[in-house]
Amino acid sequence: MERIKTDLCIIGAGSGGLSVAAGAVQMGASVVLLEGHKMGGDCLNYGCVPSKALIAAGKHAHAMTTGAPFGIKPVKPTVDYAAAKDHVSNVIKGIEPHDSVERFQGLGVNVITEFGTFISPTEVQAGDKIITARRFVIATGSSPFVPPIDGLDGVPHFTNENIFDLREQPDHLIVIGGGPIGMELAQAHVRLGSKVTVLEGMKALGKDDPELAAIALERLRSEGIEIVEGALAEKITGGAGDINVHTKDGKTYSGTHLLMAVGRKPNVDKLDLEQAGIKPTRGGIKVDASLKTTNKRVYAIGDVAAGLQFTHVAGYHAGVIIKSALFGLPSKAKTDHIPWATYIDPEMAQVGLTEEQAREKHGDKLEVVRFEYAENDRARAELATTGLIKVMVIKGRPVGASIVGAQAGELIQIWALALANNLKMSAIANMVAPYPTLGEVNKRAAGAYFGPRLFDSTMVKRIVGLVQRF
Ligand SMILES: Cc1cc2nc3c(=O)[nH]c(=O)nc-3n(C[C@H](O)[C@H](O)[C@H](O)COP(=O)(O)OP(=O)(O)OC[C@H]3O[C@@H](n4cnc5c(N)ncnc54)[C@H](O)[C@@H]3O)c2cc1C
Ligand SMILES: NC(=O)c1ccc[n+]([C@@H]2O[C@H](COP(=O)([O-])OP(=O)(O)OC[C@H]3O[C@@H](n4cnc5c(N)ncnc54)[C@H](O)[C@@H]3O)[C@@H](O)[C@H]2O)c1
Repeated sequence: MERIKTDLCIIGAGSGGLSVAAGAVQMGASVVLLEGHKMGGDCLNYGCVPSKALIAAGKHAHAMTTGAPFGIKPVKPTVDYAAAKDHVSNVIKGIEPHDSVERFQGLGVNVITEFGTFISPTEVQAGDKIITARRFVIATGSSPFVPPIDGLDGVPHFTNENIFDLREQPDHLIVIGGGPIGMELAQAHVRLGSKVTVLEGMKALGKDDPELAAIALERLRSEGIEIVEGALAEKITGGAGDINVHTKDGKTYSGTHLLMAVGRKPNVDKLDLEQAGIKPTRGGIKVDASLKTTNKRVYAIGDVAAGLQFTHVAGYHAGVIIKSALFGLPSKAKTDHIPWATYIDPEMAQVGLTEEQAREKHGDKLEVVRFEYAENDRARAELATTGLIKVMVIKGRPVGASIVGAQAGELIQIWALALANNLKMSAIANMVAPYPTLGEVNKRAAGAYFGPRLFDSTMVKRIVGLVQRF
């Protein structure tokens, strides 16, 4: 056994682990990075990157069928599904060097391509090496949760870990789970020409504002996706090419291919956390506000840390722990300024509290301002008028924003800035937005907050009258 001593040992080279490694080594720490599978983790190999690449392919196919209102004759695209998958793997290949062993070794990180396992509270074994570190970072991510549904074992099915390798176009894809993974991949497939049925046990897009989700779901249905809510999959029968999903309400849905998208489970199996004195919970590893586990030498970040599961959260966590582990400074992770977006069309995006959450927390003090895309000139020009922004305001400051509509993921960023910096609504209203941009919906939402205060106020009218007289 080779023994290695280091300042920081990071377990897992996905979005979180790579961010810590790159930051820490460039600030002078000695860093060991362990990766037992693919550098880049879920986001690069099985998550954000391939899903967004497939969505982009679907978007092109869709544009070919929807040009009539612009005067462009619609054509039914000839889709080469395998070639679309080539596009997906080319995009991954293009990003891979950025996350590669070579790049990180070039930065000075000692990359060990083995799984790490705790053998004591201060030591991790990776292959034939034992690493002792001043601090450990668990950044092992999550994997698709495949529930113990009766019959599922005996029927071929996909998860996000192998659907991007599928090269034969599904005739009829059944997706179990109507969360972001299910809905993004459902729309990509329907646009590429597959028939798609989504079976959702509760409410599709259930983590988003229901009013906004309803707008998105209407569009998804209008594109031909069959979305069945309250359809809890209980039993699976059939075989390759002929799969039947039986739901709790006694119905049966049949298709040729099956995608499971019912949530995630934390990657803790290989860590032997007991040796480190850490107890995992069902959702992942419990951490305090500074992202430390019950073993104070060990941090947990990203998907494994029982919280929001997004690449940008893993990256944010990295910054939080670098401050604490390298500089010994107090550093806490917050969640109330974290945005997220779901890349269906129309896009959905959220930061801070939804209307329901804000009402629960602030009661009557809450003001909700709204602005419809239909009132935005650029949206009219682009025929992208399906959309709505809602901003939740308490005493002149936004505490949440929800957007459904074109480019919602881009538009939410100004509200993410506002929430992160505790800005007032006046900061948004004072901004001059270029015309005509979709971004004007943000300013108009702020305008909707100040409008009644300016235009419906007898006091304002009295002052204006007085000033004009003198
Ligand atoms: C289909 C899909 C689409 C998504 N789209 C988006 C999106 O658009 N935007 C977004 O923000 N998020 C998206 N996500 C979520 C995003 O992928 C994750 O939040 C992100 O990858 C989490 O990063 P992480 O570093 O915590 O874990 P990961 O990226 O999963 O990395 C963990 C790494 O640890 C390694 N590992 C595990 N155990 C060990 C061990 N014992 N020793 C050594 N290595 C180990 C794994 O092999 C893996 O490489 C998507 C996820 C999926 C599945
Ligand atoms: N755009 C993005 O940022 C993006 C995209 C994809 C995934 N992600 C991340 O990945 C995480 C996981 O996504 P997900 O969609 O797998 O999980 P999810 O938990 O968000 O949704 C899973 C859905 O499956 C349903 N379900 C569970 N069991 C079922 C059953 N037996 N029958 C029918 N429905 C059932 C649940 O009710 C739920 O609505 C997300 O929470 C998100 O953090 C992010």
